Amino acid sequence: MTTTQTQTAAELRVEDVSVVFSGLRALDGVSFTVRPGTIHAVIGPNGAGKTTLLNALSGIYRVASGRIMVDGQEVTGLRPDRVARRGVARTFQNIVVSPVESTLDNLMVGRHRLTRSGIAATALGLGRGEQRVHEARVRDIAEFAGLSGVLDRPAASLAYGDLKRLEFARALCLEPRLLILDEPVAGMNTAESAELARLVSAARDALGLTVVFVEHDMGVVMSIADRITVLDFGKVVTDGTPEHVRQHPDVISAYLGAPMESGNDQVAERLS
Ligand SMILES: Nc1ncnc2c1ncn2[C@@H]1O[C@H](COP(=O)(O)OP(=O)(O)OP(=O)(O)O)[C@@H](O)[C@H]1O
Repeated sequence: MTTTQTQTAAELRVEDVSVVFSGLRALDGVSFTVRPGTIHAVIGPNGAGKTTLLNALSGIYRVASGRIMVDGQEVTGLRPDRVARRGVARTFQNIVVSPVESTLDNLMVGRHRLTRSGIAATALGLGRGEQRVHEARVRDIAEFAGLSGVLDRPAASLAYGDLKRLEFARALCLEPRLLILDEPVAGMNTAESAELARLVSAARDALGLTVVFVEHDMGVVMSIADRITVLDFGKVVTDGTPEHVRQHPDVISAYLGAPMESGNDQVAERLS
């Protein structure tokens, strides 16, 4: 990116968090820490509680117990817009953009939320000059995300890969300190997935972000995650480096639903 914005990457601490849906413990005493400036993946089989965790982190779901701390400040129980004001942005599993608005306008929406948040308080009541500054920054982020060529097109006309990158870029437009991505490469082909994975890494490096993401594509997870938390049945199975996770017997058993047998090629393939 040509223009820079200095943000301090946030530390995230999840402390003994439980989320309960009519008796079902979708998250059961989940704890882990994400160090500032790292990329942290959350993986696990279907129904493990991954999306529930992201919804709890971003204030969409109320936690039954436990604490969520961003840079040592508690955000547990805050509404999503309040969590966003603490520098937390997220994308969703299903693409959420305004189909009739242009790519540029969709990105500017992310920006306007930022200006109202107080993070960029000087931008309140945008004058022409300020508007130009924001638009320049948005164009810069769009270029970084490979969207410069589609800025004037309605989002509805974009290819699927461009839409996924639009969601990612819109989250970046909020200048987050903690970026939460729910299945960022879902539905993408191999080349598109590799490109988005590269963008996530590059954004972390260029903007000094902390990234937490849920992803089923183990190739992407293993290639960009510094650490991985594995969930199953709402509990943490293990937490560690990709190498640690890849070899952990309980991870292999969680994915297969059966105790591990050494040298299991099917599991190795899924976790490679
Ligand atoms: N709003 C809800 N109301 C009731 N139950 C829910 C709700 N959201 C999630 N659950 C349940 O909580 C459990 C965890 O679901 P969650 O969607 O978090 O899993 P996941 O790991 O994200 O799965 P997937 O990989 O399939 O997206 C599941 O049993 C699910 O049915």
